[in-house]
Amino acid sequence: MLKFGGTSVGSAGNIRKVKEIVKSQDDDAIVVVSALGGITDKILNAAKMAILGTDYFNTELTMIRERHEAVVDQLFDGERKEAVKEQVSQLLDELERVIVGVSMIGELTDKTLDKIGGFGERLSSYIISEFIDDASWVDSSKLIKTDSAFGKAQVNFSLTNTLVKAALGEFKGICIAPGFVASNAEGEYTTLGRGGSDYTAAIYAAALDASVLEIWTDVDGFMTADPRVISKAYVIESLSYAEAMELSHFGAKVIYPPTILPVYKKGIPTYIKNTLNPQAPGSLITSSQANAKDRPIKGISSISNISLITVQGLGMVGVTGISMRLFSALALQNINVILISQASSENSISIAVDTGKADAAEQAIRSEFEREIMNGRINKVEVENELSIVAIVGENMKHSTGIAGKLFNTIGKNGVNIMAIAQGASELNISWVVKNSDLRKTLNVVHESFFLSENMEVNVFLLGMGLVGGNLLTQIQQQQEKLLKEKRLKIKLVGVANSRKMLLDREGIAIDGFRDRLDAEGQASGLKAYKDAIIEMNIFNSVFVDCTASNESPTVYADLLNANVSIVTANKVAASSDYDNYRKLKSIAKTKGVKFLFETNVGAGLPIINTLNDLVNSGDKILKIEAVLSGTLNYIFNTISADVPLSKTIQLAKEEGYSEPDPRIDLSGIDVVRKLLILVRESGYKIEKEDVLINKFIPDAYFDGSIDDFWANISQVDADFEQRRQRLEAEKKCWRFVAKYENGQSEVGLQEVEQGHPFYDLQGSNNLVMFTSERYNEFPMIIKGYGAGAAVTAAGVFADIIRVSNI
Ligand SMILES: NC(=O)C1=CN([C@@H]2O[C@H](COP(=O)(O)OP(=O)(O)OC[C@H]3O[C@@H](n4cnc5c(N)ncnc54)[C@H](O)[C@@H]3O)[C@@H](O)[C@H]2O)C=CC1
Ligand SMILES: N[C@@H](CC=O)C(=O)O
Repeated sequence: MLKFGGTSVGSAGNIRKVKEIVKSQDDDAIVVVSALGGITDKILNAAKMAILGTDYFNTELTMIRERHEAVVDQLFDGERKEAVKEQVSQLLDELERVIVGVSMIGELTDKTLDKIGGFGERLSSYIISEFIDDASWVDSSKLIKTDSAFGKAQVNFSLTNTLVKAALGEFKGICIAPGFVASNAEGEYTTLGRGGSDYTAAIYAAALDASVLEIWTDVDGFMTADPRVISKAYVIESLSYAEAMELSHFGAKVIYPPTILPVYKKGIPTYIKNTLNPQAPGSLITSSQANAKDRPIKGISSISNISLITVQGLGMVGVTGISMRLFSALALQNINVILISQASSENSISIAVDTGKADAAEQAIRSEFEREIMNGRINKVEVENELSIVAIVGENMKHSTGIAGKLFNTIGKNGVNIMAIAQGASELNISWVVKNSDLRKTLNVVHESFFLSENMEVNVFLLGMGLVGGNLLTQIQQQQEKLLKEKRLKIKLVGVANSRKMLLDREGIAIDGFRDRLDAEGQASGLKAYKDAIIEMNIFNSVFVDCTASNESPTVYADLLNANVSIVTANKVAASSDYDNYRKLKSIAKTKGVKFLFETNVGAGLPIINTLNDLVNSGDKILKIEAVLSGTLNYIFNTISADVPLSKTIQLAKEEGYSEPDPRIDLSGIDVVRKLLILVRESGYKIEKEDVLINKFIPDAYFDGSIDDFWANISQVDADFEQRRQRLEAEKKCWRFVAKYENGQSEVGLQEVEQGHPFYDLQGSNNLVMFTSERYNEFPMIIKGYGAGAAVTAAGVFADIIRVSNI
């Protein structure tokens, strides 16, 4: 049993492919076909135009005629062509007569719609039966018998099975049959619902005990999700009937849902295959039980544009018959309920319906419960629009614990609000309602978190592409492939911005040549514009990476965290700002389940903050911090010599990429104050920058003017420093700019350190932090290493980005 859909028979080229597939069958075959793609819509549109009194129906009819004639012209030659054309023309004349009749009478009933709705299948099946040599043709409308519910008739299976068996039970060869069409007891045309050709094929297959049903369509099979939304969606090799039914019911338009039942009852294996790619294995639907090795969920599907109607009232609690009245009222209006969710307290019930039916549903409910609404037993009938239902489906869910927990945790962390949830006791399906605007993000998050996707994805929005930002991109580029291969982690750059321009691309920005692309395609930037664009994009697993030294960029952190975008920052301004702001950012991140990470704020790539967090989280108490925290200053005091004066060392520190973009921030001690503040705060103490005593070693006057004034004048301190340096050298001491916290007292300043002190041998731009804690008491914990430099800092930022992904 084979069935070919509208695209499969949509052109002469495709019909040739159908012929090849049919001819390659070893067995006898019944072949059900749909109308040429788009034709049924045109026929129904012509009828609607006719009833509206517009002549446009003639245009539609002409297009329908021309399309069929063109196909016949391309498939046939000579006399055969003329004969087929003549027959096609007669069918089209008949269609035209009915539609002209509709326009004249001004009436279009469901019965008439059923009469004309099946013309597409009658035409296509006739053409194909003529095109495939030796094929015969059978009229499905004579064999498939239904009730008279025009538009979506119910099949009379016992009569249908008898008729099908009688007509085709002993059939040998190839027989082409129109899908979709049926008839009632009076012999009037009925139809099986849009997509009904699949159903026709399943009815034939079940009646004839076919060995297999093949549904040939234009996709390679059931996909794990809609590939237009999830580029990583892939074909599901095998599904159970129940899984296929659930997925197709919830929007996976691969197969018409009623199709499953007849084949399920007879246990007929059903393939979904691609006419345009016949070699692909397709999806196999069978009764086989879920394999314990299968993933817990097979696929995700969704339906957009639904409305959620919530009926609420304390007067509903414990009252029998409320649900019955609610659903009867809706059934009377022919309104299909897609999802039901009821609180166990029984004081509210939410139902999801197609938005087109929402007004009618609300009215039906209000009129059914008029009395209860009047007397306040029901106080709310609320309709929310622009929503979508998402469903995950998989037989294996019942063997796996924690699916719902993981599902809703992941969705919540991405800032998607769930408005209603439903799960059947069979545990085959969990469905929930989200806003239409959150649908794409939800599908991505769920697809990824259940490892339906091959890779976990982190979407990076970068701000600042100077030394650290530039190095970060190089490192990501170098490491991308390895992370993908070994950790299944995809770091995707989706936004870049400098102070002039921003470029955002959901599909990803290639790091190679991104600067040219930013110049050519970038829009005018600004922190607010960039932040708004990021929030507007609403991408899952997003992280904003701040590689600037800007005082303003931290002002957008709260909004981003509130929008469930994680923050990774090399910029120390936020974590060293007012204590209340620092706490606020941490608390938003915690509430929203996203990350606010700033490991590089102290000691660049050294694991200082994470270590401190581990100590504190495991119950240790920090008693004292002593540290050399400035790479720039340590470099300066290690480099200064008789030949290299202080001013020159500052220049060198800048060239080496150790200093802040404005080195006065390092020289004034502000950078070290910021770092000490962060360490003390992360140790669990409240501290403001005013609480830190700063012992400066360069007079304030050098920091007051512009940066140019600073560079012009700083050499004035060289002579004095050289004198001091000589004395220090004679005393076998060295300078270290030390930060210290103990007993609530904090200070930073230049110290003369003697040989033997842990700080004495600290080379180059290295940093060293000593934590004295209750546990690390007699021998403090020491962390030491490069404390500045673009590469190590970028590596620390990179590590924080990876931490966001939780791999
Ligand atoms: N260099 C180092 O060793 C370390 C640096 N850091 C921090 O890393 C950050 C970046 O430092 P570098 O890369 O050395 O500085 P940089 O000056 O080389 O790069 C900063 C970039 O940010 C851009 N920028 C500034 N304000 C901006 C805004 N509002 N919007 C967009 N772009 C903006 C600048 O144009 C520049 O390209 C600083 O906050 C620094 O404190 C942290 C640890 C170590
Ligand atoms: N300018 C800083 C860079 C690291 O934070 C330093 O010199 O330590």
